[in-house]
Amino acid sequence: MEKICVAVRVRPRISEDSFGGNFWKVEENRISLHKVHGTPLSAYSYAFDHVFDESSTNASVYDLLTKDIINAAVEGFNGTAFAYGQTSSGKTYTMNGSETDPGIIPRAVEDIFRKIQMASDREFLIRVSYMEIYNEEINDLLVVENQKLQIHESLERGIFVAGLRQEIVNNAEQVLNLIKAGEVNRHFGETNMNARSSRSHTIFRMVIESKGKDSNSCDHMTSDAVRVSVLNLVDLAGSERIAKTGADGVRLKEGKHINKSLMILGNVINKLSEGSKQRGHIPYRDSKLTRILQPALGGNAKTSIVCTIAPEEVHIEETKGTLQFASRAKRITNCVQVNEILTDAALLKRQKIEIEELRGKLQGSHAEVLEQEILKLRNDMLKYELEREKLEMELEEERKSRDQWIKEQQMKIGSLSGVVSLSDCERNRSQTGQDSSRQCHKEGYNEFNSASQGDIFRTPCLKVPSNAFVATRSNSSTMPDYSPLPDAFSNVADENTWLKLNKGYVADLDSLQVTPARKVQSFPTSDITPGCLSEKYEQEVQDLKRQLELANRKINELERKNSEEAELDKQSTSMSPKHQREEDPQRLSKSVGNLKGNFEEVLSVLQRFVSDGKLSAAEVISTMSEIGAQLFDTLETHFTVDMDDGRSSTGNSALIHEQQKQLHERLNTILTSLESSESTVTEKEHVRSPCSNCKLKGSDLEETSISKETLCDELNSIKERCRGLEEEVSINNHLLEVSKDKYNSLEKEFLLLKEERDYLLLMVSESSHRLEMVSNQKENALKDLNTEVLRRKHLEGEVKQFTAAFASRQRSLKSFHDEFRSKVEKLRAQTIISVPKSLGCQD
Ligand SMILES: Nc1ncnc2c1ncn2[C@@H]1O[C@H](COP(=O)(O)OP(=O)(O)OP(=O)(O)O)[C@@H](O)[C@H]1O
Repeated sequence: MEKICVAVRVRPRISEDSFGGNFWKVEENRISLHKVHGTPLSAYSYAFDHVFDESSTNASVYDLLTKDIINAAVEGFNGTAFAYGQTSSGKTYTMNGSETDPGIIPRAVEDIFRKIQMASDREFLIRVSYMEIYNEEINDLLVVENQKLQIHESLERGIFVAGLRQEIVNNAEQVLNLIKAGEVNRHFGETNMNARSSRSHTIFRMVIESKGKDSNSCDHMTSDAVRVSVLNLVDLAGSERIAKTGADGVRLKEGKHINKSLMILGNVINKLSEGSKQRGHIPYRDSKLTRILQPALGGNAKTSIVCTIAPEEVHIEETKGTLQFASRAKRITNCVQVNEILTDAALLKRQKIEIEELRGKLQGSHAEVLEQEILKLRNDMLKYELEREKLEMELEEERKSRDQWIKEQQMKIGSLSGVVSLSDCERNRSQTGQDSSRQCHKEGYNEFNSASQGDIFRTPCLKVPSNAFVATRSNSSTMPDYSPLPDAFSNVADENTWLKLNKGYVADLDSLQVTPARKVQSFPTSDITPGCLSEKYEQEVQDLKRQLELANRKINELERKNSEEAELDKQSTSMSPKHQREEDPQRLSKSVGNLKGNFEEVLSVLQRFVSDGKLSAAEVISTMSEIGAQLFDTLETHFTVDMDDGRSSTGNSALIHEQQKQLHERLNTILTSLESSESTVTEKEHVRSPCSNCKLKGSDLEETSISKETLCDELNSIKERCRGLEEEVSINNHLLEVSKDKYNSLEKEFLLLKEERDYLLLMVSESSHRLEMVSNQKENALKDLNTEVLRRKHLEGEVKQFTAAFASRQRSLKSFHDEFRSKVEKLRAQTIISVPKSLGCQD
């Protein structure tokens, strides 16, 4: 427990008092009100840690009042220094100073960087923020747009101002420039009492984080810990009497807010000064100022208050009020602890060292039982470490196999997507025509190849290059800074380093302020109770969790893709068979329709032969129409069956083939016979021509030759069409075969993928099971370690008892020794007396 350090500073007189009444006299650390002729007024005599008279400089105030707080802040203690007093009493002068005599803030900044440079064994990260509370609203002085900020409180982060800019800084000059820039945004105003009166409370905040540079350093106790301290340098607005300041309008409103918040600060101080028993509720929440300063008032911070007073008699009443405030503040005690974020490894290390120390102590005595106990403890610890290493290895192997497996899955899905895109292409081909289809076929395979090379399913690279502590954290200054710490890891400059640094714990600076009684903070993840668990072990569990999460995500992705593939597959099932069922058959139907049309045309031509009485042709036609009817029936059946079930189309296609062949042969026969019969007819007509000529009229002859020509043309075109149809049918058959093959391969792939998905799910459930086991083991290890700690404490108690017993034995031995000596001496004396006597007797 540490008392708040309170000092009073008297500002030099600004104007000479016209009334020569009472005055304030400073003697060492006491200030008292004296009558003009020098008699002190006993009721108004106050003693403080320091009292600075009118001739004091900012340098002396800083050295005596604040320097220690600044040094402690560099070492990991929270610190707050603030100036309180009536308007124009010199608060801003004390905090900011002048060109020739810089105030507490610039001196603190310079000192911090000087100290940091001297601490060569640690690396530091400094962040600064500058805010004002104006008319009970919090404004960011570093970013003008950040106005009316809200105070939030969370379990993890404690009290914090959301959205406040935190600038990472590397040197004092940078900080001083920021302050200068911030000052421009601060609210000042002219009053009767101060030409440049602060109309707001300002809080300049520095967050100092540090970490030992060498984790192998000899100082095992501290090297692994990250220290985070918060230093607040506060310049309060001055209390004012409206009558004196002559405030009206805006100034009046400001004055009311200032006085109200100072009154609440006074209430908080009063409550805190009452002592913990009577204290009751502390109204920190009544104003933003007290809420923000909560850790500094009765919390975990070294705090100093400089109360500035105006020496003029006209301000005597205000000065009395200020001194009473200071007296009460003096009674407040804070519980200051260094803020360390200890990793579990560091905790374990500490315990090991403590055990070693205990062992060393015990070696002095002969307590073999205790010795054995300690040996057992060490063995247990070794056992845990071995177990942990084994787990580590197992986890590593599992991770590797899972990665491998996921890669394979991705490759497979890649291939499948290639196949599917190929099938899509085929579908397009059937829509756009055969010529382009070949092109598309080619493209489809190209796509498939590129997809199988892994372009689509490339594993995202999650690794972030690790940087140095300060350099890495420095990146965060460039980010939009809406809270001291990011809400998600994605906002952190370097997630990896941050995680490594804090072992999964997101350090919250504000929270450190409001945890007064916490000496050592271990920050495992939320579901783990603070305990002694080795760093690596914990890290492994974290890694496993992350891996599992990643795997789950990938599985989900795989599943999603799988279902997409299945959907596509379904479509392609309905597109390949159905494509053949719907689209290819449609095309085939069209072809058959054409074929039918052509066939009918041929028939109609042949009909003419029939009508001309060419009986042989009529015979051929009847045969052909039989074949045709059979063919079309077969085709129809084929399409119907094909639409119902694409797989049963094999037999039908053979039938079609057969029918087509027959048709072809028969058509050829018909055509040959027609040609031959035609030539016979022509010849007969030629033979008959002399007598017929006499019978036929010239016009009839002409007509016959025209119809003959037409017939020949028609026959030729029929021949052409037949060939075309033949070709078309064969292409369609080929298409049908290709689609069937593709369907089969797709189906196989789908089944394979399904199997693999099931296997993956199995793996995941196994992993979860293992994770559960690991968690259980971890919990057990935690319990065991805690038991060991308890045992160690018990041992310590025993050692104490042992020492006490030893000491008492030593004491009794000493008294026995003394007694023995005195008896010996007595005996000796008696012997000396008795010897002369005996000698005398002999004489
Ligand atoms: N110790 C000092 N030495 C020299 N000048 C001082 C000292 N203290 C205050 N002053 C001067 O007194 C005037 C008022 O001081 P300052 O503005 O610091 O008061 P304040 O308490 O901050 O007032 P307000 O609350 O109205 O802002 C300033 O001109 C300042 O330069």
